[in-house]
Amino acid sequence: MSVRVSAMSVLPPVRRDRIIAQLPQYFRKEAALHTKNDFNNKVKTACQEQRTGTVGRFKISKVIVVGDLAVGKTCLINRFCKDAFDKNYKATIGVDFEMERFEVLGVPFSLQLWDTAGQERFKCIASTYYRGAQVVIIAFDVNDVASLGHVRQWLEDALKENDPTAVQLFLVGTKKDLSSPAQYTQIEQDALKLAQEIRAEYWAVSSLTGENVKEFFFRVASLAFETNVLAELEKSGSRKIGDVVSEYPKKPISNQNP
Ligand SMILES: Nc1nc2c(ncn2[C@@H]2O[C@H](COP(=O)(O)OP(=O)(O)OP(=O)(O)O)[C@@H](O)[C@H]2O)c(=O)[nH]1
Ligand SMILES: [Mg+2]
Repeated sequence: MSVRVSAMSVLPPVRRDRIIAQLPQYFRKEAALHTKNDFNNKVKTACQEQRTGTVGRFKISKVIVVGDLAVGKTCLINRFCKDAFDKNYKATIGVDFEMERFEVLGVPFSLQLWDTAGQERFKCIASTYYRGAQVVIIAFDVNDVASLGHVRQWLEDALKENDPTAVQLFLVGTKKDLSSPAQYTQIEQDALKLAQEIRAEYWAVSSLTGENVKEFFFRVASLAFETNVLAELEKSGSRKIGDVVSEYPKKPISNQNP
């Protein structure tokens, strides 16, 4: 008699605060990847059947976080993954990597988070890790207009290595705690406009206070998961699935005019 132990069964259970049962909402309606209140019905049904059925497939999405040096990419990931914040700047050299496990609609799902270097001299190493990303997060500092201005360049670099039509894009303003409401409102106008142009979902966060950090990653995990399951359903034969996850029309998002 043989005993089969799957990779899943040897992993500890998913943390209780990583369980997603409902679709987390967008941050700003004007710049959301979609504005539906709930997960796609086909996705919900598929997950339900999987739970009661025999196989639960382990799913994983690669996420890259890019953006100017010192905008707070590492702090954002550390706040979410370790609930820690370091006020001292330590540049990322090349890349760092974190794996974060979730359970979405009862199905195990992981984000492979690649924290890349913003410093010019490390960019070359970092960019070799861009390939195969399903999600691209471009971070800018809401207190630094120049970092917002560099977003298109980061996007272009990230999309060089990936299929522009397949990537889910997020634009994240960091260090919200450092800006006054008036200053913030001003830069948000520009950020929303840019997000719409590049078809990104916009968020603003603070890794110092933790504001919106968990909400943001839950949203990323949920939309990546939803897209994956839909793609899988489509592949497995139900060709009728016409529900496109993104409400933005499907066309390449590279080569936009500035
Ligand atoms: N007040 C405040 N400071 C922050 C926040 N996030 C990051 N910082 C600070 O900004 C500096 C840079 O943060 P990092 O996360 O290391 O920046 P990075 O984008 O990873 O930088 P590179 O790795 O060089 O690309 C550090 O001194 C952080 O403490 C925030 O939300 N609020
Ligand atoms: Mg870093």
